[in-house]
Amino acid sequence: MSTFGARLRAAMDDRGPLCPGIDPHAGLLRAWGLDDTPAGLERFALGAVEALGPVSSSLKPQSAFFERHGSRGIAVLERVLAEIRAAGALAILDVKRGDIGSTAEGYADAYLDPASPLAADAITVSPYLGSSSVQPFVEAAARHDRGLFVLALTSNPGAGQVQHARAGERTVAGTVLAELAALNAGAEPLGSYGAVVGATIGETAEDLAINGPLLAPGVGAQGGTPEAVGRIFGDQVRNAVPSSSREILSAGPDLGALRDAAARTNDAFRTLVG
Ligand SMILES: O=C(O)c1cc(=O)[nH]c(=O)n1[C@@H]1O[C@H](COP(=O)(O)O)[C@@H](O)[C@H]1O
Repeated sequence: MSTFGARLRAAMDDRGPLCPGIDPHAGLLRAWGLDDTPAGLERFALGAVEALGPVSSSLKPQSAFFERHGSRGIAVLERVLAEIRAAGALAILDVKRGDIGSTAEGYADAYLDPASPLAADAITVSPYLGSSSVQPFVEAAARHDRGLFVLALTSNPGAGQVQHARAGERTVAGTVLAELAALNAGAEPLGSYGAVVGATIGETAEDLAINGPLLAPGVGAQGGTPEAVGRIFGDQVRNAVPSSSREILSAGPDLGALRDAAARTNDAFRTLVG
């Protein structure tokens, strides 16, 4: 199997960069006429994958909205991951994991080992326990041709409190980005170790040239736009993976309308990349 970075590059070139997020909020289930139950969750999430999977390079289910339904919710997440793969899209599971090394190995086995029922093509990882806590994820990703998206400059308003703090010569975010650049050095056509850089952060002085994918959540409901993504990423925009959840999902329950909403956003980003 080719590396995650190579698979993502090929998929983005083929289908466009947009990564719709699958965030089955209780309010969205109700808006789709569904109950906030495991059965409602299943209808919602599998409907979203049916509409968006065949036309998207990647999809990003958010684990919290499945976990809140307990074991039946996790069973739905397993099916969602399998259906994303069957639709020819890459599954980026948003779990934002980070822990001491020995526990991180457990999380890496759960999400990156293809033998696991919850295996995804890539996961989101929090680096705020330090580089050694990310290392087990890096090793598992390399072993299994999977990818990571490590939180660098997140979209939430309070993110700067930690991420802009200075750590020696660099900011904390700058340190994360530099370590990712080192991991991706020489990888072609794209490294597998991505960063999360929110679509709402405004301009940044950080060096985003990490030779890896740059997941940009915050498009739509949080105010991020294609123009803003263009400004943030500059000459790295071709590696940006813009992501939007609530704005696209609220176009349902009609699956055609959902697909059209995603296509409009995807086209706007395709135009940006040129
Ligand atoms: O890692 C993420 O996906 C993420 C990072 C970040 O900086 N900001 C952010 O919003 N996210 C996730 O992206 C999704 C955004 O959802 P919407 O605001 O509905 O488009 C949510 O699942 C968030 O948890």
